Amino acid sequence: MLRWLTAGESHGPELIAIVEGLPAGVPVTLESIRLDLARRKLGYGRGARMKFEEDVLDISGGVRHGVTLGGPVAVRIGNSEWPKWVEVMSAEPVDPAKLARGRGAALTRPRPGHADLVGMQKYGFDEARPVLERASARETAARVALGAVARGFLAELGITLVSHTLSIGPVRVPENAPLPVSSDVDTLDADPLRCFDPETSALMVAEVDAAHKDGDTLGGIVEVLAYNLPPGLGSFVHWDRRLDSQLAAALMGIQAIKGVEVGDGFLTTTRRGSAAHDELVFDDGAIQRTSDRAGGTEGGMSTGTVLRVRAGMKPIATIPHALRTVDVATGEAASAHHQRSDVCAVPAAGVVAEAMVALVLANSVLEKFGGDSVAETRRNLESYLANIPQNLTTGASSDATL
Ligand SMILES: Cc1cc2nc3c(=O)[nH]c(=O)nc-3n(C[C@H](O)[C@H](O)[C@H](O)COP(=O)(O)O)c2cc1C
Ligand SMILES: C=C(O[C@@H]1CC(C(=O)O)=C[C@@H](OP(=O)(O)O)[C@H]1O)C(=O)O
Repeated sequence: MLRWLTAGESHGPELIAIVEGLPAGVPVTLESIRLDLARRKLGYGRGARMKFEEDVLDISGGVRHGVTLGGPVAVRIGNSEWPKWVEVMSAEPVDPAKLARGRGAALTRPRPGHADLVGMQKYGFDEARPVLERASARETAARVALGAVARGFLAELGITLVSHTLSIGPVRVPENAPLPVSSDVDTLDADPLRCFDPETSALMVAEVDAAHKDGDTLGGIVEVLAYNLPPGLGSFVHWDRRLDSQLAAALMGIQAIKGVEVGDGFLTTTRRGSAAHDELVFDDGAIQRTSDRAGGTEGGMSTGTVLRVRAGMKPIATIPHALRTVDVATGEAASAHHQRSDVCAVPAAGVVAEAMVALVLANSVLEKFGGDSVAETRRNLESYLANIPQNLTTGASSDATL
């Protein structure tokens, strides 16, 4: 079983992340994690902070000479902006008079749509700073670092992941547009919105510009694809062992994600059964599915075809043209606090979603195949595949077959 945890505040000295349960022999380098951290910062519409803040990465444990040792893998991501926040975020007590102005001033005008107000109620704070510091999606950098490690493990078994942007606000990639495969990652990362359809991407850029001009923000939908999964990850035998329920929980656990779909998702509910499922035919020496409406799971298990999951993100809650709120210090009507923010962080959310899917899949692989070394996991996987009876064998879903 894989367990993972993150700690750290948005403007604290660093984020810390630990993943426990990976076998020995997974290739991990600073560079492989840095690449994913850099990808998380991409995207047209990201705010000023992404431009000046650096992720200062360090591997603190679990890795030696570029491979995992089998123990917990721990990473630290330093915030290069920390010197500006030392007093505001000091772990030691600070004279309140020193905090009264500037960055330390009490945030008493909670933003509708963010964690500010309920966080104050729940944890007994009289301002939003202690809430937003942990509610902030800065924390997703830590999850992406762990996701990079999980991805390295999956890659050793030939499993690859790709994410892309399906929609920004009302602008959406046409139905049946081609799906990206792993060799398209560089093309996707070079696109301003990590959208695989250049024409739609141009419309998305215009949509972000329009929202920015109006002092507004946008949400959207991202899709994560996983190729070359074996059939049988997850299980139908209990609700919390279903692969789709684990994926949904992991994706909904990302800040601002409000909906998850597997395969054609809600669209499937509008179809008749005869047009909703993936028929089975015998071809090329194996059972093949004639379509991929289910998105790679049946009965809470991977089918062995491409896994396709989507996450819908609500628009950013820190809005330049700020929403109405109440100043909780005075009880007076006010505008929600705003200093700076992303106009749209959907492309970044795609990279975070990829990391969460990688962690869930790595966990499912280990649950089914075990192994204290990558070589042992691989042997177990190969033996399982080789022992599926000929009459039950299904077609593979590698990049090449799509
Ligand atoms: C990658 C990413 C970046 C985000 N950037 C911002 C931001 O700049 N400003 C903001 O108000 N919310 C931002 N959010 C969303 C907030 O973190 C989120 O709205 C807040 O946690 C409340 O959402 P919830 O109700 O889903 O928890 C971002 C989310 C993600 C995933
Ligand atoms: C720092 C990151 O995202 C932040 C997520 C975020 C929020 O409210 O979620 C608010 C913004 O931070 P600030 O209010 O300090 O400008 C984003 O920049 C990051 O992704 O690394």
